[in-house]
Amino acid sequence: MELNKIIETSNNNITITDEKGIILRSNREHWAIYDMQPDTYIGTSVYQLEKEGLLSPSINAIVLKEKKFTRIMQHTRTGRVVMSTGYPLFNKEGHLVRVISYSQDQTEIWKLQEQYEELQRKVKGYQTEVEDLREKELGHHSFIARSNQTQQILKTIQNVAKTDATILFLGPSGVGKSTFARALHNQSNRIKEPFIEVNCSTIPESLFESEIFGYEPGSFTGGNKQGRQGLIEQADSGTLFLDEIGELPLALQAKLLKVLQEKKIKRIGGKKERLINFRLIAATNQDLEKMVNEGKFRLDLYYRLNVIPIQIPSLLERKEDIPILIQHYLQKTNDKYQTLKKLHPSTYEVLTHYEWPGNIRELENLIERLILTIDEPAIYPKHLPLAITGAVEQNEDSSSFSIEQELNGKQDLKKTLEKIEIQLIAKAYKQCKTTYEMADYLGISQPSVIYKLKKYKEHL
Ligand SMILES: Nc1ncnc2c1ncn2[C@@H]1O[C@H](COP(=O)(O)OP(=O)(O)OP(=O)(O)O)[C@@H](O)[C@H]1O
Repeated sequence: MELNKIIETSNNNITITDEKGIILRSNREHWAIYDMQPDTYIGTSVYQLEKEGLLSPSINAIVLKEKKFTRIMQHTRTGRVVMSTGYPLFNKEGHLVRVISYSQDQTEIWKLQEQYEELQRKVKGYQTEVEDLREKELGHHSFIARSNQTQQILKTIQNVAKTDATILFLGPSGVGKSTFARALHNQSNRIKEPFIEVNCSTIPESLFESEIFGYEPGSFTGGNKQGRQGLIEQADSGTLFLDEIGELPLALQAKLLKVLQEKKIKRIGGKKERLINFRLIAATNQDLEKMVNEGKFRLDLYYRLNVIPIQIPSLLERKEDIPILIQHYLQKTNDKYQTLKKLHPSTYEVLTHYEWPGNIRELENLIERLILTIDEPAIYPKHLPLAITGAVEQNEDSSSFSIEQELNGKQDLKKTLEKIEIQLIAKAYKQCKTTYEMADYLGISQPSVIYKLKKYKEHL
């Protein structure tokens, strides 16, 4: 009587079978999940129910076979997921006489679990995407620093990053001033705070104040009705990076100097002054000292910015970085467009000897353009813009002068040609992986390559 009540009122489906698998007791309502009418199960064999496909499999049948505690997950005909646990009961002689099983509908938990796992997968995907974007934006993984000069700059950045000193990056266009500025912010204590980049050359003079200082509602014709936070305010607690500072008109230089000194801003149309805490980094490709002498740049602003100047050399001054930058951008662009383009060794040779007046930006853009516009799998010198091949040829022409010098002024054609040949063979030998590649590079047959390698072996 009590046992019946316990079984009837249990939240779990309790089923007791005898040693033959005949259901002796069970609670009624739970059978609905198996798509079975109440009252039809008592006295029925679990083997029969299995045969009819109503239980697949039956936990009691498994325990009868295994004779030990067992737990399984069942998928019912009604699409439910049920966790069933079965226990064997033995008599004094050790014979299995009963099986008690508990079944619990886990469909909702199962669904939640699946949703949770799906969400976890999505979050992981988004995380990777965000990390990728962040890395790209911060230039982390793509930071090439092979030459001593770049290594030295990185060291200096490391030394000054944790201070609040103002840094002025100097150097020609496209050398990586903005990239270094970000790297510096990333190594500073402000890394979690905003890095606000202001390109002083692109903000129109008429909008400069509203962009920099922000404005209160209604104070500015054509402005946002709610007013707007200025760039300096956005940099609060973080880093304010003033790029192309040399482009700032004199009138605005005075206004900027005031805010840099006081670190206070008042929005246009506002009454309240706000204290802003930011670290200042500036960059320019202009000669600020010369501009000061010419009266184009304020001396006081120059002093304010020129606390720790860091000069970034052009690629021409750090040639060691060129080959690795070429390889890096080739790989990066191939990954970006899912291509497998290669540079023929002779193209690589031309590119490593080019002076790159537009520096890393020019190199990056050229490689992207080549990968996108050349249909062939390998990029040859004939695919390069004339400006590049022409410039490199001219350089090489001037270097041939040294051969003449080496020959002490004697015009010995045979020796001169031999010297040039040795130089070319040595170059090809260094750059090519096989004699076939060398033959292609030099425009001669492969047996000729073998012959010449033998002939000049002591020069290689
Ligand atoms: N060390 C480096 N390794 C790899 N890529 C770099 C490196 N430095 C800069 N770059 C890349 O070169 C390009 C130009 O860099 P950046 O914009 O920082 O130059 P910049 O000196 O600030 O140019 P500008 O004076 O025109 O503003 C960017 O695409 C940047 O990712």
